[in-house]
Amino acid sequence: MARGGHNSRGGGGRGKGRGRGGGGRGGRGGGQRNFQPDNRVSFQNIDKRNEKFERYYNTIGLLPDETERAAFWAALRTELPNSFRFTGSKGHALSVRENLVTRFFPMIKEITHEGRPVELPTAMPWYPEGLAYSMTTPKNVVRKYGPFKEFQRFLVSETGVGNISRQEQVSMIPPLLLDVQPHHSVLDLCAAPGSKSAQLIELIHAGEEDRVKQAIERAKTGAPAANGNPDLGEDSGRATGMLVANDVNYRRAQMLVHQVKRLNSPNMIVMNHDATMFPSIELPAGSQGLNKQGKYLKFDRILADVPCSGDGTCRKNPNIWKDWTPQNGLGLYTTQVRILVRALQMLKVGGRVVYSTCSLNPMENEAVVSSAIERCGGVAKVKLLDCADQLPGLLRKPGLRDWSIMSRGGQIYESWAEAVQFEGEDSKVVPGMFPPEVEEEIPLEHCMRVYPHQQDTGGFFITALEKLGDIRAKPEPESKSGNKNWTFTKPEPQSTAFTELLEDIASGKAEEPRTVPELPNSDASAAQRSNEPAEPLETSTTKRSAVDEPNDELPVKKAKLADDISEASLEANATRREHWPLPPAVTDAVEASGNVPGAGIVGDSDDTIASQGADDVGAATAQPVPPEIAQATVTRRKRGDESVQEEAFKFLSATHPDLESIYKFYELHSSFPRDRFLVRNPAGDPVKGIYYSSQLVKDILTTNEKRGMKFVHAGVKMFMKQDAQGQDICRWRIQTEGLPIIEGWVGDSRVVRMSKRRTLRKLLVEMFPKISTYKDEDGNETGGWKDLNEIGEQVRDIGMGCCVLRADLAPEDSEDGFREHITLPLWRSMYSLNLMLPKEDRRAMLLRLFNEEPPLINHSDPKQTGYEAASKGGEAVEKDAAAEKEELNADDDDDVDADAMSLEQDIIAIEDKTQAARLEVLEDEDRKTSEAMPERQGEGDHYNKTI
Ligand SMILES: C[S@@+](CC[C@H](N)C(=O)[O-])C[C@H]1O[C@@H](n2cnc3c(N)ncnc32)[C@H](O)[C@@H]1O
Repeated sequence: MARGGHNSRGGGGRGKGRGRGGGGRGGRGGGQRNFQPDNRVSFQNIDKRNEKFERYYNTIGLLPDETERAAFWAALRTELPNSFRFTGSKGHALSVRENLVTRFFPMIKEITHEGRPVELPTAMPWYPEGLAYSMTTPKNVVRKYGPFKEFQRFLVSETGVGNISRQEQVSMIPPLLLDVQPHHSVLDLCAAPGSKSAQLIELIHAGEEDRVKQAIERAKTGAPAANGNPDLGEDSGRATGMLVANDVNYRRAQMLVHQVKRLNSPNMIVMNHDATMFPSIELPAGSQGLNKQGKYLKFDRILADVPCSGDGTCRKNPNIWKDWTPQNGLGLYTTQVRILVRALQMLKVGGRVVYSTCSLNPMENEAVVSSAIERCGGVAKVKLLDCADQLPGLLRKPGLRDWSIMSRGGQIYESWAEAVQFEGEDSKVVPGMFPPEVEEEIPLEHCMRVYPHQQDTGGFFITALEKLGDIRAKPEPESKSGNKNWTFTKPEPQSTAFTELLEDIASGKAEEPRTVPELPNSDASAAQRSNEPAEPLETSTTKRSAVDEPNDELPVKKAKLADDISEASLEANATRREHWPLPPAVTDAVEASGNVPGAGIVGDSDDTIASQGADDVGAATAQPVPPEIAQATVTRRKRGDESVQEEAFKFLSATHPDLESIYKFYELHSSFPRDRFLVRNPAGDPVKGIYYSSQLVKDILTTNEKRGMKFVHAGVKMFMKQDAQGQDICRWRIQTEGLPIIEGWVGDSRVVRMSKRRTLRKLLVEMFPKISTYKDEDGNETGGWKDLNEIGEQVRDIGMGCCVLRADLAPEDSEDGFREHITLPLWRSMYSLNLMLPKEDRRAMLLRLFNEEPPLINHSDPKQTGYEAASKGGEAVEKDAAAEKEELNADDDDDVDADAMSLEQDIIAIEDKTQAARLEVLEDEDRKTSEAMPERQGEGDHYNKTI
């Protein structure tokens, strides 16, 4: 990400929720050895044969050449190699990569394993800037084989702090084909656990670092831009785009939050909806990306990385061999088509959807793509993009134009005509599962198939679709994905009568119908689609127009129209779970608890209030909360075993006194937007944390506050309340997560400039180094700030409170200078100084920047003063200890504060670890939840696997 965001990471400079350890399968979690199953033994022992799996893929001509087909099966039976990519802004990623090459390549070159020299990691030729690597040595060997110990520690540490993402090669492809620009509104419909969302966010922020730097310079000096343009550029160089990352499964959505939160992007929202019925997002007039009627957001880019059978992942999930059945693909087809159709509906004309699966089954791939195109009006409306010239160096095969299908019983059908003879009424087989008619002219060869033997990866399917014009998706029972009597007829230009009526209503020319007009052959009901039990309608405070989505948004409405639902019930539906269904297990729990999921935010807030029940709301905020607010926005609901707090995201007024004091203390430049700060409690008071979001995220959160959207996460923590002595100290310290966003706008009076690496090393190793000096035997002032090199005088003179420690970049030939931009928060108290970093992040940074793991010294801990003293020796020892003791006594309050801060940072680190562990458990529990979903019954966990 090109925000300074990752700069401060420099090996650890971030705060809570940064996924230290990451947790979970799928290569996310550094340092989670305790939780990662060792499947090496099981991989070797597992029986890698499956008659139907092999027969089907051999029959359909997946790979016509026999030798190649043999190579394909052989590759599928071997363990997946290691792969990873460097994350963050380009500059930062390149610097971490340099570390790999200069420090670890020489080491790896010397290693032999099983009698053979191991191969060095190689850069994937098709990945931009050479920032992704793969190595033939499997993960388990790297993890366990002694000579790899240091390299493994590097990978774990860098993954833990978010500098490296251990992601499967092929999983990196879909975001790259989206061609994301910094101003794009991007939707990731099936996003958990979030490896592709992370890539998308990085793409949105690409180049931001330099743009913002220039804007700051212009703002501070008043100089015009290089092109003579005096303004600060669009939003002062910041990306104006946004990512909405969504997942239907609440627990997985929480994993997603854990994963993407570490990216510290203010341009991101995490949501929790069923993608087949993803609700339209309302925007205020004048916002970017509005639809024609100027009401709803249309996305520039959408990723539909849909739930799939995952048979391309069997090198990593060997149980696929045992579990593969033809009904896996047959059962997922309908959901996959609905997700892709919904994606096309929510897309701007001219926008792009990338559809991907980690399955090789044409049922989940080409059949889905051609069925969705058919439903959306054919090739006149949706174009399959030819991406052959994209990602040069990536070996791939064209999409299939012809295939047969395997029925539940293992029967292979060449055509729909053949299938109808043998399949019963209740069969899931539909015409859309077969290759499209020639007249449909769908160039399926433009799809991309990546096979395991081509470059030693997993298997993947990817295709990019462009929306050519407004679409009105056919009701499912009229389309080949839902109508067993379907035959191809050339699409007629769509009737405009109904569309015009909708437009008239939207513009106020016509009244809203009292009863909703019947549409012919409307879609299956939302409840049917989701296999949700029908529920009684609830009264809602949220009024939603009966004509809420003109033109190509109809299917959401049709679902209700089909059930002959009245206008009143349409309104009610806007906030009901029928519209955005929960898995039945969850629904049951909700019903049992008597609470209804509705308006509000499903929180990951860490404001004090978040840890309390609704009854405690008033007590946790500075002022009593009006009961109606508490009622409307804070509902406790149960999801499975978890209690979930719902709350509001409340934006502070630009003139809020706390913001006034913050701007004054940090001398924040007036160009830094003042109206994008929010808090996470219903009263809207800054209690513990103040967050920051982009303008578009703000527009979405505020406009949709009462529309029943399930927002799970948004905003980057910018300031934390800090108790401090002294009148002039700002009670809000800058939080590590938010620092990269704001640091450039902080006035010089709160900045400490550092130019020597050894100074940083000292601050990382030593907690609370003293500023005050003492007199040596000869009466010379010594110790304290004088030991702090080039920052000594600056920290001596700076006022107490939070400040920014900024590293100046040094010339290439400098021995002790910085080559990368590093910014960290520093706290100046009366007698000492402290980097606001948890110990774990200090250690990670020491390892990365200095290749060292020294013990940390805490100067505020009397027990440890002996450590430093011992290293000095002689008479000075006693004097140091005496001075230390004296100062500690004199500075009791100060050290208590400082100690509390350090403690808090460590607690945060522990919380992160606990969270990672919890997510591991959740991931396992998630299997149970997904198995409980009728739509996915019998499919097992691997349907939701990512790679
Ligand atoms: C293949 S995984 C996505 C992996 C993800 N894109 C990544 O790169 O980390 C599929 C995800 O889709 C979610 N999912 C399944 N059905 C869904 C639906 N109807 N709407 C939204 N998400 C759904 C699953 O919970 C699962 O997390």
